[in-house]
Amino acid sequence: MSSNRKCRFHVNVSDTEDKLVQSLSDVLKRCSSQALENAKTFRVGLSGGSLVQLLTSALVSSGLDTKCWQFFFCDERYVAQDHNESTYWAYKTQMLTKLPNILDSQFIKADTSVSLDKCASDYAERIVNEFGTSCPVFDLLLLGMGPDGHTCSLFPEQPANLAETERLIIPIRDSPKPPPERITFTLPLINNAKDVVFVVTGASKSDVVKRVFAGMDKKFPSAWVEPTHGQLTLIADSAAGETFLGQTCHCAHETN
Ligand SMILES: O=C(O)[C@H](O)[C@@H](O)[C@H](O)[C@H](O)COP(=O)(O)O
Repeated sequence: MSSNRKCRFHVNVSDTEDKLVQSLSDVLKRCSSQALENAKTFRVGLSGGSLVQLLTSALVSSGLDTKCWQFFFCDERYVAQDHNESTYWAYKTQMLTKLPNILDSQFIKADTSVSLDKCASDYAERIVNEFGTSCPVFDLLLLGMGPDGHTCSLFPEQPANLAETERLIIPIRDSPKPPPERITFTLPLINNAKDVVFVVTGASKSDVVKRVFAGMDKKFPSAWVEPTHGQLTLIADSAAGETFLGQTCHCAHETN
């Protein structure tokens, strides 16, 4: 276990999907009520993949009031908005159909009809406009992680992207995970968030969970996620999180 993590770090390993969904609901409840104490909008960044279904289940089972929530995309695939590989489309077809109270207008989408570079710069501009500042602080980012340790569309094969210090959103070409063209949040935007939560499931990720969250092995992009003033949480099932089994809360180097 590493003890030199700079941010607060919590781990929650669940042995059933129901319990994992409950942990996710608890985080949503905590973060949304904290945000809405001081602001009119709760702003969440979403990832794709398995999170779509898990978040849908968490919102359905918790019955949380989402009318003041706004959803952004931590990464998006550069395909048409109604393409079956679009992350927005996955939420539209899988989440909005089960949660009719959430309006399409609550999603801040990327415009994938323009060039890839423009799509990235334009999405950054949308975010800056929504937040009214050039240094946006998300209330919550929900991240996934691949078995290769990628998160958002930051891949281990493209380490230069981890060095980005200026842009909030960058275009990605030749992504090892299809589709090849994407846009993604960069580390400065990710690490400026108040709460960053990884939701990771499946035995194929158990080794990388250990190497990223216990070993903090910087070979993996996910290990670079350390909110500067915020909190990091890992929600995992027991297959992915076996390293942390039995630890309800692993708080390494609490700094507040
Ligand atoms: O474009 C995507 O697929 C994602 O946004 C990606 O970053 C995803 O979050 C991880 O690959 C984990 O996906 P799974 O949870 O489905 O393994």
